[in-house]
Amino acid sequence: MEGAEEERLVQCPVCLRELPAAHINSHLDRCLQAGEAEAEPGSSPPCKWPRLAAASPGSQAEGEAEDARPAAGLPVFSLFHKGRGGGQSPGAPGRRSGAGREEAAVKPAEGGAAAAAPSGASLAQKLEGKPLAERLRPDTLGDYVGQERVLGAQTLLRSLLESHEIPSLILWGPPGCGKTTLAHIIANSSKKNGTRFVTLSATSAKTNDVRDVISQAQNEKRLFKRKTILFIDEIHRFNKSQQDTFLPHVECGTVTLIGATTENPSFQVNAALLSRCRVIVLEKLSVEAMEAILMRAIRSLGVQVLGQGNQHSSSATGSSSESLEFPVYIEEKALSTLAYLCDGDARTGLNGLQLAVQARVAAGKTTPLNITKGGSVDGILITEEHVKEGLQRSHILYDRAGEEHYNCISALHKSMRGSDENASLYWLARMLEGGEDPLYVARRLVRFASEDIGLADPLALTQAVAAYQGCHFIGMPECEVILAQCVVYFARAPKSIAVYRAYSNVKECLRTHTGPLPPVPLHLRNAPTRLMKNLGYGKGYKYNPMYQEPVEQDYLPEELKGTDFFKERKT
Ligand SMILES: Nc1ncnc2c1ncn2[C@@H]1O[C@H](COP(=O)(O)OP(=O)(O)OP(=O)(O)O)[C@@H](O)[C@H]1O
Ligand SMILES: [Zn+2]
Repeated sequence: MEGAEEERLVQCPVCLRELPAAHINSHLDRCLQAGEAEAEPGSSPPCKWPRLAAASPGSQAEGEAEDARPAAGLPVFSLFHKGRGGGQSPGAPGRRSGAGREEAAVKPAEGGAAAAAPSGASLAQKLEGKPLAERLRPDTLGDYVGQERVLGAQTLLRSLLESHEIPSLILWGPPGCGKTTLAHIIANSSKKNGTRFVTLSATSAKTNDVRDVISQAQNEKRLFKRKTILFIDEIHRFNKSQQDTFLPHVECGTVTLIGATTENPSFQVNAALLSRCRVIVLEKLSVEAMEAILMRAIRSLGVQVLGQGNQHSSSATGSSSESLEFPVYIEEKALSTLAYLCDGDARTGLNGLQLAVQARVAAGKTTPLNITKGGSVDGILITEEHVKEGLQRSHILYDRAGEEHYNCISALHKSMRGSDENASLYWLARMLEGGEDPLYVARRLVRFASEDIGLADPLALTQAVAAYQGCHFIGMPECEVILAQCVVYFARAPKSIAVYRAYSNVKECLRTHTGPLPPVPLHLRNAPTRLMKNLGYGKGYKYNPMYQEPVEQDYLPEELKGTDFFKERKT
């Protein structure tokens, strides 16, 4: 009987691991002090979450485990936010007052001990080769930041992952939120128990590639009892019949499918396939999560963060050859701005940081920095402005389809506007043949229908929306003719920007308004209660259907009386 009790498995409430009941108490003690558990030979592995930092043997640099923790409650964060001044956006001026030089001048770059910042030369070397975002792609859940709603402790997905029971998944989320990274982490952990992991990108893979993967998976399963996980990036780019290819094999368990998509899977993924996958909705990374990711990058590079208390003269001095020997610093404000501006896209954020650092190091200008009580030290400083420039360049350089993508869509837009149907078709084909997402083009057409054709042909909007849906239904290559039809329709259509311009004028009017906005005129207000009626709400309103003749009545606020937004505004 006692033996049976020993065998019974119970779940640790902290790390959700299954353990023999007899060991649960001792495990719990260790689990609650995760660090110790690691040291104990033969003990079950310590919790990776939420105190994952103590247990990330795989992390690269010293002190990295410290950095890799998710945002919540980190000491580094309390520092990070200090200069932010409450809920201000990073664009708003931060505290610059007498916070003083004494107060944490430079934050230690590596787990507590203030290490010297690396010189520009060594940093330049570190940044060569693989992009920073790629190099910092986490290998373990411990380093995966944010997404607590689907991956936090006690979530279904987390316990499935920890028990290595990977169901078929569709990861749906905006660009750079960590879909590929999550698949990569799953791959890493499933390799340990012999599972194969195969990656395909729907942008380049053909149906035959999928067939090959599947027949190999069948062999592996039959001969070696090995499971296969198939990761398909941008699964929405496969049309429905291509998606059908996996269906029977996902169903019978030959392959476990992990698909990643930025598009709503209920439109983009075959319904039968969808019903066999768990859809995991990943969110845009929060500003705090982005800060955690950027901090980790900063620390892996060894760049030091300069708090708001440190004054530095704005003039840059120094010559390029020697300045490479100087240490590199980044303003705290620059980091928080970057975290905010990259809009939850970690790839963009990390690329922006990398470009800013590289550009500054290459420019080799040093700045005297007041970081010690005594005097100033020369260093290469990265400011908010540099980070913004880096971000801008990152948008151009790393855009999925490159700059061409924007050039071609711009050429298409202008050709349609200029009613040149031949040029319009040419630019459309350039994009589609170059692998552009048809839905991206379709979305631009919807915009064009209102911006450039507008009320000159209100049916244009219907055409564009229909074209978008048509592309949804049948995918490439069949959908190309739908887009072609729409593009020619648009090139031939009459054009009117009256509504577009009038609306811009209204926005301009709101933007340039000074003082409080005018109140809604009383006669236009509803008066659902007696009190409101007594206050004059609705008083004097003329209900148009009651009048035979056109009604004389003002609908704009008093001060805007008679404004015509359809006339060109003089600003
Ligand atoms: N949750 C995260 N925690 C830590 N780093 C992350 C996270 N998400 C993204 N990153 C970083 O951003 C980079 C890009 O992320 P990833 O490739 O996972 O994005 P994605 O969601 O697959 O985007 P896309 O749809 O554009 O392919 C990664 O290499 C990694 O460095
Ligand atoms: Zn535990």
